[in-house]
Amino acid sequence: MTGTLVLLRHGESEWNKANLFTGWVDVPLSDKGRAEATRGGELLAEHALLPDVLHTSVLKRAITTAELALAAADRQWIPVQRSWRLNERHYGALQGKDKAATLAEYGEEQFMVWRRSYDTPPPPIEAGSEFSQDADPRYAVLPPEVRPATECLADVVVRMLPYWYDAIVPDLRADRTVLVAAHGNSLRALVKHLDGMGDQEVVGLNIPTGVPLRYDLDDDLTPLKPGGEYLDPEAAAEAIEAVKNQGKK
Ligand SMILES: O=C(O)[C@@H](CO)OP(=O)(O)O
Repeated sequence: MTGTLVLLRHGESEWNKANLFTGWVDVPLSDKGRAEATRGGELLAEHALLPDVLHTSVLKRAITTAELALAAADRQWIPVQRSWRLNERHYGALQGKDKAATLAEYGEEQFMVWRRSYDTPPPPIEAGSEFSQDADPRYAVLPPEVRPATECLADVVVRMLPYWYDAIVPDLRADRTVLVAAHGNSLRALVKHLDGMGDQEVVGLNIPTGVPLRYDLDDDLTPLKPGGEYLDPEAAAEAIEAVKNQGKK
């Protein structure tokens, strides 16, 4: 067996609360999201699942979630690496748009294709527009052909996997407990890969905010228990329903 992997989606963000498509827009956690992150850290401590190393995206909702969770578990001192490859899926022209208004305008079928289909990206974001990241210094080192203007989940799998194999797997092979603090759709991409889910199967997968998901992996990186284990299954089930129903209220 290799080390233990703990996946943590950030707590509720201000834009989750406001029901807006977020993607690469760097929004902060809501008060509820901060509480969820702290609770996530308490769960880690209660289960004696203490991370040795942290990997996050470069977005503050994941960074702050990890900080609050690690503070609650008294593990703020562990080493950290961050990568844009763990970012949320780029939501293209939908970034900043209201989910309920988008659902009303385009209908449920199109809305769900954009939210959950494996290989249909939303329309690309216009360069220089209000919610594009063109001028964001954190991406300045990336060559233009790597910087997305929109992404489907298949694109996220392709850009996330090099980081998984090059940065996260070596920590697992060194028998560390590895915390990955990231996003609904980047974690869907990782879970799809870990569990060998099909392109259709992943459509129904939703990741709850703030509830740690534990995976113990075999030597060939296959989960010992498919789907892993949420440290608080009840809270996870409730939060999964909330994610599913976004846009409908
Ligand atoms: O808006 C987003 O970036 C994501 C995650 O919050 O939303 P969805 O669950 O609709 O993919």
